[in-house]
Amino acid sequence: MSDPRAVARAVDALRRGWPVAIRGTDGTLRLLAIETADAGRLAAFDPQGHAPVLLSAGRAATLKLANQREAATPDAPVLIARVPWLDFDTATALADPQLDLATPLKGPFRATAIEAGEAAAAALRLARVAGLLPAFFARAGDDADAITPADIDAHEDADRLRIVGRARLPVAGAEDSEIVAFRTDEMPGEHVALLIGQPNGTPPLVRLHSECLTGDVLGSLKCDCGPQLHAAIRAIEASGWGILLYLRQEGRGIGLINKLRAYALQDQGFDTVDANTRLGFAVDARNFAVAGRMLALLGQKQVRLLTNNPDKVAALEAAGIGVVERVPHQLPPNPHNERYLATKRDRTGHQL
Ligand SMILES: Nc1nc2c(ncn2[C@@H]2O[C@H](COP(=O)(O)OP(=O)(O)OP(=O)(O)O)[C@@H](O)[C@H]2O)c(=O)[nH]1
Ligand SMILES: [Zn+2]
Repeated sequence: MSDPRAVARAVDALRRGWPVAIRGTDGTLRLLAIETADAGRLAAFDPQGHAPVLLSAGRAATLKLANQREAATPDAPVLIARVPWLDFDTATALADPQLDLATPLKGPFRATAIEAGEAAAAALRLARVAGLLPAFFARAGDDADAITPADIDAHEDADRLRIVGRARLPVAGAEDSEIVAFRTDEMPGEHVALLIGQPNGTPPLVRLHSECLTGDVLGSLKCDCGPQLHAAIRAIEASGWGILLYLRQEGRGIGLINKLRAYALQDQGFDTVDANTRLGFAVDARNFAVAGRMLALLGQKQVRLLTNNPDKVAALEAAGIGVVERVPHQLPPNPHNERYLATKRDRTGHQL
């Protein structure tokens, strides 16, 4: 039996700098997140100083760590052998790309075989769920409170979403609207749908909007999210009826803090894709099955989708929602987001 509540507890522990344990079928790892640890916590966790460092392949490749094998994906696990000069501060420099230019690394470091591969991969996933850097001290050893990869699957399972509240919500540009909120028992935030206009027998015009605090609320010019959000509401209203899904998948699923870390890397000259990889994340960590579940709960099996992103079309189809038409959703660039839009076009397959 999987237990998604145990994952909520593990996320909380990691955020507070407490160790967690993950049990896969090939072994159990006890883990201390580097971001929330300090030298004292590390000494308590690993008195002998033997615990290797678990990183993602994207991060290890960025650091050009010796004998780093080509991994299939940037978010695959890589274990770095513990050597005497790999102390807490050095581990922090391995974990955090913001220090890349400031700290010359004191290697050599060596990647080593991972025995508990399932637990290692699950740990990196858990770091993303917790909004932390994907980097840990990792020790073998069992623990009665270990969570399992299946617990994380259950925690992330879109089918657990349900409707928990709804009300009329006139908004600027679409006065005949209703807001519907969705959550699971464990998730800290809630996803929201704005139902605009009244069903008229045709598939609704739908927009999947991923949370962007900087763009949606603060009016950031680095991306196109704010204008896309408001233009989507206007387009849906003009089409007669439709649904805006506001998905709490900030930073394409890596969370606000990690997105700001990516922004700091962009200030150093890296584009959106390379910034995510240097941090050790997949280029896009969103789970669009969430959108499929929300549409199903709203009784919609077929949609017209407002997007330039073919992955959104494919993901909705995979979730059992028919996309009868893709409607482009392109807005004029500004001098600050030209590169962001060019990266979407040239590197992430957007049809701009
Ligand atoms: N990691 C990361 N996320 C970003 C960055 N810039 C914007 N985002 C996030 O990207 C998401 C916005 O993407 P969307 O507009 O939903 O979708 P899209 O994949 O660009 O596709 P469209 O439907 O064509 O707009 C939001 O969650 C933003 O927070 C960035 O530089 N790095
Ligand atoms: Zn944005």
